[in-house]
Amino acid sequence: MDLNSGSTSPVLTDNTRLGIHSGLLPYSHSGSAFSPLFLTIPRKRPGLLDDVKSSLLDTMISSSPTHNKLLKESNNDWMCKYPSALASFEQIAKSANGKRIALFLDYDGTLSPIVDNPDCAFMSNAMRVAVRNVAKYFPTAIISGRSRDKVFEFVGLTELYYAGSHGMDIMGPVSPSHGDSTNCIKSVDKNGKEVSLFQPASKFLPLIDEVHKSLLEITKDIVGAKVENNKFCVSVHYRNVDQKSWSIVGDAVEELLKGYPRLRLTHGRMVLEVRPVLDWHKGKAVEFLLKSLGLTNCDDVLPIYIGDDRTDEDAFKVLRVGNRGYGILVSPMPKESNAFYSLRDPSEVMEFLNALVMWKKKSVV
Ligand SMILES: O=P(O)(O)OC[C@H]1O[C@H](O[C@H]2O[C@H](CO)[C@@H](O)[C@H](O)[C@H]2O)[C@H](O)[C@@H](O)[C@@H]1O
Repeated sequence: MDLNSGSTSPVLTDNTRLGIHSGLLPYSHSGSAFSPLFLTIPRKRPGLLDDVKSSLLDTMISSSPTHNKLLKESNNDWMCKYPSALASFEQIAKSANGKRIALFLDYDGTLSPIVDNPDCAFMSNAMRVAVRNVAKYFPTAIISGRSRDKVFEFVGLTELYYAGSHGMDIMGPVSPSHGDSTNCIKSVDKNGKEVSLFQPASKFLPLIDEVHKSLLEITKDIVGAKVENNKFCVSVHYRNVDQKSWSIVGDAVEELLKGYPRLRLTHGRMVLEVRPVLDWHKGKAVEFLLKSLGLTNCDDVLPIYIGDDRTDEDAFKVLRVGNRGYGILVSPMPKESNAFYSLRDPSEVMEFLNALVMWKKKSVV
């Protein structure tokens, strides 16, 4: 699945000497407008569909919750493999003892329920209070596929860090670790506080705007199709398209992308996502934020990432490797995952966040 992993090229191990973050090297291909430095690095370019072997339509069908290929194992077996984070709370709290928890939250399907209209994916006030409370005790970041502005509009809390466009647009704390990064600029947040803005895909903006316009044009006659500009990536929603026409959506997008070798296609929940060919994802965003927050020491930090989507798997994987922390998958049904624990839906996520706050309050008195 993860063809864009940095491990595809041994050349990447040497990137620190080049002064570039390893995750920022795009796959090279002819005709690229990148600097010669980028062009000289031989990288394996993924196929158009980076995370699937089957046809585009098959993947669109399997990305649909109602058609989700259920694992053959029973719900009970699945719950043994990915125990409920609520039922296992004591165990989680035990491993967090003496450590600083860093919390990473996906937005859609995690903090807000999945709804038909992406513009109306509001989170409840109770959830907002839970997130605000948890952020009082633990450094908390939202990492979403949405544009950073859009997710901030939904969440509306200034006490968090935000990463939009699947981590390609991070507003985080100013940190000495950013000193040598050309992709990091100083900015100010909504409170006028100095922050650091990290946008590794900034060079792709004109291309993304161009493809956004073309996607609007090619889908305008497909009833129910919706195109959403997420700044450094574009979503093409097919949730409200008659399933008989899903292949029309898929074919149109695939055909268009043939003219854009610097862009690739990934899959979310009833959504096709067009994004830059760049080795950067939610997992890299977690690592970046941990570093920015000075929380890279595995011995006294416990990162927890809660998410429901395929794109969250990159973050689960980063935490699973070396037992760094816990991924918690939000899903009401069995799904193969790199997470450690599970929660059924956003209401359980809220319960878990409230439990973390209670536990922390108790442990400080
Ligand atoms: O990383 P996320 O915060 O989970 O964002 C991923 C995509 O979320 C949104 O789409 C999903 O939620 C919509 C509202 O519930 C739903 O209608 C859609 O079918 C889901 O795919 C968002 O609209 C996309 O742009 C994000 O890429």
